[in-house]
Amino acid sequence: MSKPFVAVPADIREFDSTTWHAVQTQYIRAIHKVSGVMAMIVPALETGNDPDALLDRVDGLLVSGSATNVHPALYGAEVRESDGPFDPARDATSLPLIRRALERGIPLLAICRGIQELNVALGGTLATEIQDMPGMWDHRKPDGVPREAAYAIRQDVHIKEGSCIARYIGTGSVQVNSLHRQAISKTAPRLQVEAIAEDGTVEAVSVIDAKGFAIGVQWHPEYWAETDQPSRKLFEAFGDAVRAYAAEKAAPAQSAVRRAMSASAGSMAS
Ligand SMILES: N[C@@H](CCC(=O)NCCCC(=O)O)C(=O)O
Repeated sequence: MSKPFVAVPADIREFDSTTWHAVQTQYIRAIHKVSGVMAMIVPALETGNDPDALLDRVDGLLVSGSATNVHPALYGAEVRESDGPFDPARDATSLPLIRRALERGIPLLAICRGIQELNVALGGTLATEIQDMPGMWDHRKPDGVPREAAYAIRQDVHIKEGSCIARYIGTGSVQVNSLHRQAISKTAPRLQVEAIAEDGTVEAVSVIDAKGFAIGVQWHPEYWAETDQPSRKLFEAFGDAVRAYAAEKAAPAQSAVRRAMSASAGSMAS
């Protein structure tokens, strides 16, 4: 069987005097090197998306992090330019893909902005500038430091007993990185909180009654997926789920081919 594909919705980025559809290389590297499957970057379109046309052709969905924020109008919040930068094309692409992938049982891994999109897609809300709230830590990406320092593993999260993610990374305290200024406020009804930080920030969720692998994390397991064990185990589990989905999807076609070949062999023998 050829390697399965994982769709990764792009961000809209402006540089070199033009507009790009872009995904940071750390996600592509983790998908290829640790999950062991192929990544397919999906253009971010404000209109003209066809989630089923794309999902017919892939075996998983990874929704990545981004410095942009989900537009507040999508979860009924007041729109303040200070809550930007926004990426409406990314929102218009990823939210329908998340909903449809869940309906179809296509494995989903949502990371940082991705867990926030998952929550909004299923009816939840987000809090912004959480570091300014009483008792909350500063979860933001450290400024003015090398990228590896910005993504340094520096925060304890508590993985809940009996959670889905605990099957892959165990329960209790796990060290993760942290690069966000928003977080889940009202958890969507279909989401189960799986991990929290010591200040109460929701750090991981799973989709209740999901047909397949459906996990969101607020941290960035992709960045150290080759060297950090909890990160590696999460991406390995995602790869296993993607391969299982692809095999199940191929099974009817393969059995049809076997039936046709057996019928053809029978007719030749007679
Ligand atoms: N913008 C949201 C989500 C944060 C997020 O995805 N961070 C990734 C940082 C990407 C980078 O700058 O390298 C928030 O701030 O909560």
